[in-house]
Amino acid sequence: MNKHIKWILEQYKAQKWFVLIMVVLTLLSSFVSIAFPYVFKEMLDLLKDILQFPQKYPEPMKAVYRIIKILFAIGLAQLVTGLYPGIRGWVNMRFEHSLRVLYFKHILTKDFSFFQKFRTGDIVTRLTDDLSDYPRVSWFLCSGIFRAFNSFSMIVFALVVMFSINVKLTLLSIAPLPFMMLIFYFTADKVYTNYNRNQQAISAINNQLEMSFSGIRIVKSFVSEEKYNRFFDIALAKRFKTEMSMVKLNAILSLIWQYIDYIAQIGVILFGGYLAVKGEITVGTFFLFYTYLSMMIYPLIDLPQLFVSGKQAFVNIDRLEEMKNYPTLNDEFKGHHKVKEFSTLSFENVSFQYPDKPSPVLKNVSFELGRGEKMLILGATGSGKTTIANLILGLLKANSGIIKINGKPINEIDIKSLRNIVAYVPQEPLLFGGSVKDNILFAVEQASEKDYQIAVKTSQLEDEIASFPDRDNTFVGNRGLSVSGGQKQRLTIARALIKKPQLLILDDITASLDAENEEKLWQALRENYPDISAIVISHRLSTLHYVDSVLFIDSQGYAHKGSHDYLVFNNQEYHDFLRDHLKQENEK
Ligand SMILES: Nc1ncnc2c1ncn2[C@@H]1O[C@H](COP(=O)(O)OP(=O)(O)OP(=O)(O)O)[C@@H](O)[C@H]1O
Repeated sequence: MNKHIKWILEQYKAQKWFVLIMVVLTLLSSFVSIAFPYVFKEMLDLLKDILQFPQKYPEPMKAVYRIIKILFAIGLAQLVTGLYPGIRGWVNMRFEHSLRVLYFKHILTKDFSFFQKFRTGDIVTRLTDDLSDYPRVSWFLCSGIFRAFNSFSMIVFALVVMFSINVKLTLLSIAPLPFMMLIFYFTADKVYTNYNRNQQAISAINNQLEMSFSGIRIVKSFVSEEKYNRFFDIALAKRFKTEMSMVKLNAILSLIWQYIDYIAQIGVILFGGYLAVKGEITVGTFFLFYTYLSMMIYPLIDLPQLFVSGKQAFVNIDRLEEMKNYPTLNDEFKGHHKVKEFSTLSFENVSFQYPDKPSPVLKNVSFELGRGEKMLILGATGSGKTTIANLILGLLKANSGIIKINGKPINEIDIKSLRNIVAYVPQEPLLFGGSVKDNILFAVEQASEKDYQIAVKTSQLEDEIASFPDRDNTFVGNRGLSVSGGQKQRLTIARALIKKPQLLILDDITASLDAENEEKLWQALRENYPDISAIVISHRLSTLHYVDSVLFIDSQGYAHKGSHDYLVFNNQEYHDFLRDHLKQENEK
């Protein structure tokens, strides 16, 4: 089965009751629309008959009343189907909502490589623009398809009636259909390509906007406003071009449909009129054909147009599915073993290479971290320290070697249970829109006031929060713009600690703490979280005072673990690294 049809059927299955209601309402609406002129025709013919042959109708008003009653019933039914377009709009919105939730859920399961491939603006475009309004996919799923179904069923009902009355006149009425299909067949690919280009241009604009506004401080500090204006102009010009080529093609196509149909209408008027004059059809029948044809103009134009919007919706479906099907590491971490208590972490000959890099970052890395142990990872910039943290969290997967938690290979472990006992403080702290407290409590369903206060105190935030205008109810802005870089990072430390993690990973938090605060942090950590194991990535040598061991990554990507004293005396590169580092620190 065609992949788009399969996709549509899946969505219908998920909303089966609404789809069923739509089918019933559509058929009812088509039936009523077609029945009304038919009853009218019957009335015309009856009136003509009564006038021509009064002797056949001893009580003529009885027959007229019967028809008027039927007309009333159909009129009432038309009231119900009057609501039909509104109900279609409502079901469109249901599809839009459920699809957005569905794809958002999938995106949350993705890893780094996904976010490297899809820029934020692009993802936002796919989740918003691709999903809503005419002729996007959720519109197509209900209004698009059911309008086509409505048009189609009206045409079928009308044809059944027309064929049963006069075959020749009916054939003349539907003569334009094959031409329309042929034109659609030859233009479908062009429609798809144009529309795809346009959606890509919209994504490019949104990426541009996201980059400019999220990096507004950098834009301003480098006085790059003009440059960004130029970039934006270029992106807009591209969209204008793609949009125009779509508009042009759509305008030409709808003009063609209209002309084909007008010609058919003229043909029916001439031929139908001729048959009526000759007496081969009644006046009622001529009225019926003429009414049906003018009723069918819209569905006849609409049907091929809906094929066009279908092609466009298929682009949206492909763009959404491309995100959903992008491979994620979670597909590879499917273990079921749940970790509750952390006892050991070990790397056994682990090597890792980023796909787009010529050589591995880490080579045969082996080390073990025990419960309660605090280990500092040292190494030059870009030596692979953050990569180790990402491997532990299952955000990256080793190319060779085994990572074990409590002696179990990481791919046998339920990765969520592992992430529940580990807390990671990233190098680049990210705050969400909300209060200080919201941000700290982000990682937990609920926490006691005592745990909250301990996390705040340990992160050395207590005094600062007390100085905020609304204390911990102070709003920190969408990306935490109203707090300093250091405060931001300490907030993310508190967010990590409130989880009461058993393994804490601090990735280069030196920017947020001066030497005095760093000492206080370690002291508080030992007091308040005595059993916690920690991996600290740091460029500051003073951190050596607070840890039990060091993992040094050398310039070749090999790792060496030991106490600081051991490494100083047994590893020349470590010795030289510290010496150079100390020199740099003293020069600052
Ligand atoms: N997603 C990625 N794709 C490709 N290469 C990457 C990716 N992330 C990191 N790298 C590269 O891998 C190497 C190690 O990066 P990593 O961030 O682990 O280093 P680091 O030791 O933490 O650096 P720093 O001290 O600057 O924080 C670097 O050369 C970096 O450019």
